[in-house]
Amino acid sequence: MAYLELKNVSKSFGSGKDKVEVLSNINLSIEEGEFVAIVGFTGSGKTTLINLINGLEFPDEGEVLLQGKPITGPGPDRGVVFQNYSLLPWLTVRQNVKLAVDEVYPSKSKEEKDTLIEKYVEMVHLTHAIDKKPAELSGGMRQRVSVARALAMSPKMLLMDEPLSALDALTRGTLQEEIVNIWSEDKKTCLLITNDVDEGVVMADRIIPLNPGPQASLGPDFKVNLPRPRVIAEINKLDEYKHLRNEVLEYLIEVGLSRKSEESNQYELPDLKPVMPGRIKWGIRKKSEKQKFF
Ligand SMILES: Nc1ncnc2c1ncn2[C@@H]1O[C@H](COP(=O)(O)OP(=O)(O)OP(=O)(O)O)[C@@H](O)[C@H]1O
Repeated sequence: MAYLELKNVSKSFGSGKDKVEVLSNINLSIEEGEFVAIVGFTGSGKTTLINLINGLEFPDEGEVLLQGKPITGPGPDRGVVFQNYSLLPWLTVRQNVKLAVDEVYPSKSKEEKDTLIEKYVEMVHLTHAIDKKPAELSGGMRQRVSVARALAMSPKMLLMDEPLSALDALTRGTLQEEIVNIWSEDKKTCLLITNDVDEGVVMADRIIPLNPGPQASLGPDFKVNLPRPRVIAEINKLDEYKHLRNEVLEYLIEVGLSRKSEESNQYELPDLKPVMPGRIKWGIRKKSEKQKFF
């Protein structure tokens, strides 16, 4: 049985002439431990899709099943990392992460909770900033807190809604690496929503395009069979990488153009960057080297 399954899911908002049919006939199946990236056009319904899985929204038609059971609301089995960090500004890093720990482990002692908080703050390399408030942190550091808070709930599944899109390229690369490391060590099931094709190729086992809305549907699966750990400078040279990247890009361009010719809407393509040799080695750089980046 798949860990997460969406069966013929459709979702719209509003009614009458104001009705927006956002998602149409979505079928998605994610196995336990799998890392799936959904690459979508701006406004195509990516957040709506995450909200359906998180249990913040419910489908008009179809079913959203977690381990075979319908999702009835948010739960500790799904940790969410949002694009905008969503940290409480008056609380420190420790206190922000503690909120999640308190919610999921109300009966643990203070010492046990502290150990958990410190473990996850350390995992995202923020021990030195544990008593700082969000205003004293950079964007990348805030996003790390957001990742630590999601992880501290020990969710079986990590849902990430464009978590890195506001970050500069270097911070983004470092955090991509950290998330992949955590995924591979903790054996979580991950769903990443991104508008960056390269991010999907570097991080995921499978890329699925979300076609432009309204009535957005999922495109075909693109399997990422590149070896892990993925070293950008090395995978850039592989024909398989170039081929896969081109296939996804061609698909997105084609589907974007055909939608554009059908309607007057402008569709903004997901991020397409030229292939460049990078310097980041996924999962094999030493901690001391990582510290240089923040
Ligand atoms: N609660 C809501 N009520 C009405 N319309 C909504 C609601 N939530 C989303 N929509 C509409 O659904 C469409 C898809 O929105 P959604 O935020 O899911 O897209 P997205 O792909 O995440 O967007 P972006 O790329 O800008 O982050 C948009 O047209 C939006 O206006």
